[in-house]
Amino acid sequence: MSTLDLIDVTKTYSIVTAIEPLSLKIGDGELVCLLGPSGSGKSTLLRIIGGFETPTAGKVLIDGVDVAFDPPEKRPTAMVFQSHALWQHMSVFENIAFGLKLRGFSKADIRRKVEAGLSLVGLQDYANRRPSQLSGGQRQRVAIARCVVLEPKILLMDEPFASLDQHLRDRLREEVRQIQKTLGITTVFVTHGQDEALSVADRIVVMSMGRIEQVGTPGEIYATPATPFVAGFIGDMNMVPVTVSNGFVDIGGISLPAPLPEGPATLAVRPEDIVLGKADTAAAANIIRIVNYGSFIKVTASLNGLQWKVQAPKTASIAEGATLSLSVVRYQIFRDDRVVFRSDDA
Ligand SMILES: Nc1ncnc2c1ncn2[C@@H]1O[C@H](COP(=O)(O)OP(=O)(O)OP(=O)(O)O)[C@@H](O)[C@H]1O
Repeated sequence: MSTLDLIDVTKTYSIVTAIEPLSLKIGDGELVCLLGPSGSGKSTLLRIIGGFETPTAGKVLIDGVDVAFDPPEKRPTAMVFQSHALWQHMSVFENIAFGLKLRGFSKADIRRKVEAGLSLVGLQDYANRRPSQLSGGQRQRVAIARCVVLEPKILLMDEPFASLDQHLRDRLREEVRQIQKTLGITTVFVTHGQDEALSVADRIVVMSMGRIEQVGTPGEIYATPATPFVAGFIGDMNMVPVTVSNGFVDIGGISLPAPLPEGPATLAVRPEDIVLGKADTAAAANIIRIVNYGSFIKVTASLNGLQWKVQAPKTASIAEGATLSLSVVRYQIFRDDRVVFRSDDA
């Protein structure tokens, strides 16, 4: 069992509050992504978990033991950094063996563990190479092996693939996911890439300005964003200011049920939750632009002066300049920074 329990963790740097008081529980074997824009506090939180920063207040419990003020080497954690930080004068084998030597393992044990680590990341044939003789992806695999051979209770990864190209990044994150599941190792992974978080995480922690906005599975975060920030940050979203009147909001001739008190609100609609050309009764929209993404198309449609992003199947017969009916099949409404209505719940 390796659980992580953050309780009321706070971090301030003189006048900057990097982390507002926050609490978070991470279960045994979970892979959790900290996701948020630059400056949202993800790295600071990860560094607090790893012992590279101390919290201003709060507890960092690993299996129930508070390690908040222990140095990194005294914690059952290991961190993969953005830049691989390998020792250039050592071979791949020596790089991976280094931490094991410090921990006093016998030569035979070190050899066995390093070989297992190399095979886990598919680098059995690279043991004698220097880091300079490896590709960026291979170096990052060495960095991962160097961490996992230490058998930490918690594996920490700070944007581990940020310096790699998209293709390699996709491949490595699948590999990491497999390694993580094979070893069953509790993992906290920092990224500012929503695709990365959505594809790799068991749960995502969305952060903004040092606060947790929402915690949930990728499906939950995408389908039911709890705040306008999450709605706008994860995936594409049409966010439109509306006024609730007599239980409805009106968008250019389309009335959508909104059983809420009267007043201003924000309507949020995913591009794939808008259908063009479907209902005769729906309002007419002008098709301004179509961008082909191969398996689907993205359409910009204008309805009474408001522009809508619409995602449609590649087979849809839609042309720029056409006038089509526009209907909204799923939506939610935010007010005062929180969700107050979801059409799915109606
Ligand atoms: N050593 C420091 N001294 C002062 N302020 C700091 C320090 N480290 C971080 N901060 C501030 O704390 C806030 C959170 O920074 P942090 O690096 O955790 O964000 P982040 O979400 O990881 O961003 P990025 O994706 O750019 O790495 C920022 O406002 C940052 O400027």
